[in-house]
Amino acid sequence: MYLLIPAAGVGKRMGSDRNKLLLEVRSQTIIAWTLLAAQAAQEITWIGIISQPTDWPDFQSILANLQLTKPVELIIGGATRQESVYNGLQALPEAAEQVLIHDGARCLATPDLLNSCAQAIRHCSGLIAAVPVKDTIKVVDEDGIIQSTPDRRNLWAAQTPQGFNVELLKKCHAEGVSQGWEVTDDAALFEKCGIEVQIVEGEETNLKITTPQDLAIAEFILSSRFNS
Ligand SMILES: Nc1ccn([C@@H]2O[C@H](COP(=O)(O)OP(=O)(O)OP(=O)(O)O)[C@@H](O)[C@H]2O)c(=O)n1
Ligand SMILES: C[C@](O)(CO)[C@H](O)COP(=O)(O)O
Repeated sequence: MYLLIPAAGVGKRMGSDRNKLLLEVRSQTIIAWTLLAAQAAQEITWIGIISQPTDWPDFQSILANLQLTKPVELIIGGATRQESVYNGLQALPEAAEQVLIHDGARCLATPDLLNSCAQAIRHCSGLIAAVPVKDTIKVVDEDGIIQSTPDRRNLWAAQTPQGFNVELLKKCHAEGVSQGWEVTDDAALFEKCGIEVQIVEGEETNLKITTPQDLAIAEFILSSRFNS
């Protein structure tokens, strides 16, 4: 299975002065943890890291240290995640019929989750890992006034990996460009094009490292995994 890793962000919400994926948790960079999970997932056979060329010297040195046994390519990232994935899709080898897209910032996803998404995408057009929402969610207007309370039984928090048929995803991205759609994940493009996306049960620990608090939580989760 082909895996694209969007890794071209800047980490504004982290407040870091460089790509947050180069920050360390338990003596490894965030991107290194993500790559180690991809390496351990036997279903993954090719990895494309979508990233800004200014980060390539750092990424190349991380790759040299990790000595992955799978082919890895660096692909030039865009100004948004959506643009980065678009670039990644153009850079996929021609043989790629399905693809998994997994945020570099979700460094706690397990190899099992990557494997199960890779297996499942062979039997549907689109899927995402997601977990049922635990909180009561409020829809709030600009004045801070609650407008509604959606039924929690229908709410799932989207994660990655997200898996797609490559030809369909390329078409949806092209439609997104021509219609000026701005979305935060690839499933949203499928939804806007009216194509079904399946949920695969994700992992509570598969958080996206977004703020400094997430670094502390990741440290805790990795410590409990590797100390036991
Ligand atoms: N132009 C971009 C922006 C984001 N990403 C990637 O998309 C994933 C999810 O994005 P997010 O967590 O929002 O990362 P940042 O954009 O770096 O963070 P922020 O929004 O706080 O600036 C990350 O792995 C990030 O590197 C990307 O490939 N290209
Ligand atoms: C794709 C994603 O990780 C699903 O939760 C997320 O949408 C990435 O973008 P975000 O803007 O950081 O939420």
